[in-house]
Amino acid sequence: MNALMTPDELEAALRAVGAARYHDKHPFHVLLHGGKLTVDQVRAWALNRYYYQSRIPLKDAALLARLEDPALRRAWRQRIVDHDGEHEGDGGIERWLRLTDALGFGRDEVAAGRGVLPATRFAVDAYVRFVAEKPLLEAIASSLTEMFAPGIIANRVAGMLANYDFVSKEALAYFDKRLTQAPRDADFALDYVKRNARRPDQQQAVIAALTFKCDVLWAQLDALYLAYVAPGLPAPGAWTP
Ligand SMILES: O=C(O)c1cc(C(=O)O)c2c(n1)C(=O)C(=O)c1cc(C(=O)O)[nH]c1-2
Repeated sequence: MNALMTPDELEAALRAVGAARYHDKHPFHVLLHGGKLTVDQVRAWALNRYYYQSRIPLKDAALLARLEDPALRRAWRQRIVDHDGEHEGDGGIERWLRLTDALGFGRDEVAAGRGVLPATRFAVDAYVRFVAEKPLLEAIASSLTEMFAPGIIANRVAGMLANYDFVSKEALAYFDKRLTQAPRDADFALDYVKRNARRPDQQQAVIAALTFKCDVLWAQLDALYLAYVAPGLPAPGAWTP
């Protein structure tokens, strides 16, 4: 049987999951950030990653629908506002579309998910389902990859601006906002998890939830690597340069 951890020991265990499994270690990200990808490989990443972005508000709405505490709802609903904006032309989804605009995609094809790899869909849809169906504590814990996001984002923006002449600071504006949003969201979720995972089985379940979420992110990059970097194996219907 696993021993009960103190909240700080639990946080250390969660951070260890990120240190071992977060997607900053994936070969695709190493290439992306190191300026080693072609413009078409960066396009494939931005197109597929839009599908993840587009499902995040659905995931957060599913979670919100299960929260009975008004204070928790108030905090969590900000995530949906951040992605959708308060009005048209605002919000994270719009800012992601500016990146796909800059890379030459039409908004309709991006929004329709045309050319997205099957594994992207499977991984992202599994995340939405996990959050809709698992106990609330695990659903909240699965967002904790955001603890590790600011480091990778800072790295990514610096690496991409230094190495790709087809990427501008404006096109990467999405990430500027995430540098403040992700730590705020992660602090809130981490505090919730540390206060509510009070039994060993709950603590193991939140560690497993974070591991699952790291796998969701990793699988998306595996799919990109296989289709666009390694042997060049895009799936039927996938976007081809
Ligand atoms: O660029 C990244 O590497 C990265 C990672 C993650 C993450 O760790 O899940 C998110 C995001 N970005 C992101 O932009 C985002 O909106 C987001 C929401 C969530 C979530 O699980 O609720 N993760 C992430």
